[in-house]
Amino acid sequence: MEGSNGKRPQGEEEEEATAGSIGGYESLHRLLESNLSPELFKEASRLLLGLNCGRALEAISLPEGTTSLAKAHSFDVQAFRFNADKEFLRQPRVVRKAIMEKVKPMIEAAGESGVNILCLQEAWTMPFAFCTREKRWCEFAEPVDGESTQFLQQLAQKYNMVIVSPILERDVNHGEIVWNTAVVIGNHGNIIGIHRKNHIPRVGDFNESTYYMEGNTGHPVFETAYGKIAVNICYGRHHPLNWLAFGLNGAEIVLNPSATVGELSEPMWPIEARNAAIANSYFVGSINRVGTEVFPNPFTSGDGKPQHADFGHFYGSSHFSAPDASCTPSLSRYRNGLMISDMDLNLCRQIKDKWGFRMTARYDMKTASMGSLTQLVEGSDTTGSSGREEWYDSNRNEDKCRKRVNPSIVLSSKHMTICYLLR
Ligand SMILES: NC(=O)NCCC(=O)O
Repeated sequence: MEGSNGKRPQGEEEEEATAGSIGGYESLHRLLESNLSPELFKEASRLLLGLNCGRALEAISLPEGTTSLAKAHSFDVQAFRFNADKEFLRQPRVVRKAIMEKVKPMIEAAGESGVNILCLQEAWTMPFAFCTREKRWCEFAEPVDGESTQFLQQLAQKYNMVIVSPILERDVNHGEIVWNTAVVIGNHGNIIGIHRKNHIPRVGDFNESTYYMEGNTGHPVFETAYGKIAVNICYGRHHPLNWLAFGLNGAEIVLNPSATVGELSEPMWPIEARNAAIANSYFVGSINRVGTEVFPNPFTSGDGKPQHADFGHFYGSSHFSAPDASCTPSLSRYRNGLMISDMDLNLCRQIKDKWGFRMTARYDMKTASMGSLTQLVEGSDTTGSSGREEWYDSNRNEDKCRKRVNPSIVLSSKHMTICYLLR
């Protein structure tokens, strides 16, 4: 790990500080930076991170308040700007957005930096105890308008910031059903809407179906004061059609709050998000938990491994990907972090016009194959058109929750809802 002077700590101090590091470095990017010549590092970065408008991504200098908060609370802070080409008719639509992994001082640091949209990690209010299958952890589930939402509503209002808060939700109005939910809080402190995780993992230690149900909210896109955003919660990132549906519904930024561990998914992490940003012409914010959480009682997972008491290392590495295939470096692999990025949302349409992925997609040809597959595997209707309570604030013109999928792609797939402009 690099200390504040850029040097790695020595001896015992090093061992403790570098658990979860990559050979002692915060991230792959830092490892390369420290070990390659400046010319080679520039070339490696060009290939690994791509170029934005033909140039290396621009780093942003942050206010003193932000950097001193990061120092005082020992979290990694990095900031970059995604540009778009200048247009004749539209002004740049630059949104400042943050990924964060631990709360108040980091939200304050984001606020100090003028962040517009901020997203926390999956189930940020609790240990990621879904490996244990012990029901006691359900205690952390709370209503959409519960304690954590109220806490964030104040901060959203104070900093004029949209906050996406992924929690374990207890649906108190519908038989106390538990969901894995992202609450979208508007910049006035209002609740714009919610999205419930569409796909539940059943892999390795991720025994999450013990705790919550497959979501029933479809693929909503939330029109906030700063842009159209959607939330694709963790394991949903392995499903390309999930990303597609958010894109078809008009998302400009899709956030992927996650909790995943190195042994399982680290090689997939940077690829899936980046591919989704490219394939769907929107920005992706990838947010992962960081550190190792040890539980009181050992557990097994049906994969033949001896019993153990931790999930393994949550590798952090939060970052942003852009529709033009550029991306930021990643935050630390083992320290809390705040990644800030200015993104000109005009880039989304510019890339659509350039590459025409939607126009050339030929969905009609593919839905036939999907139709036969869905007849085989579909069980229940998870489209979300269930008449359940909708969380959105109809009094605010700038905040709308849209659930819509281009009807031309819907044949027999029940996962795709035809449902225009819910508001
Ligand atoms: N939280 C969660 O869905 N984790 C699943 C593991 C993964 O998708 O990498």
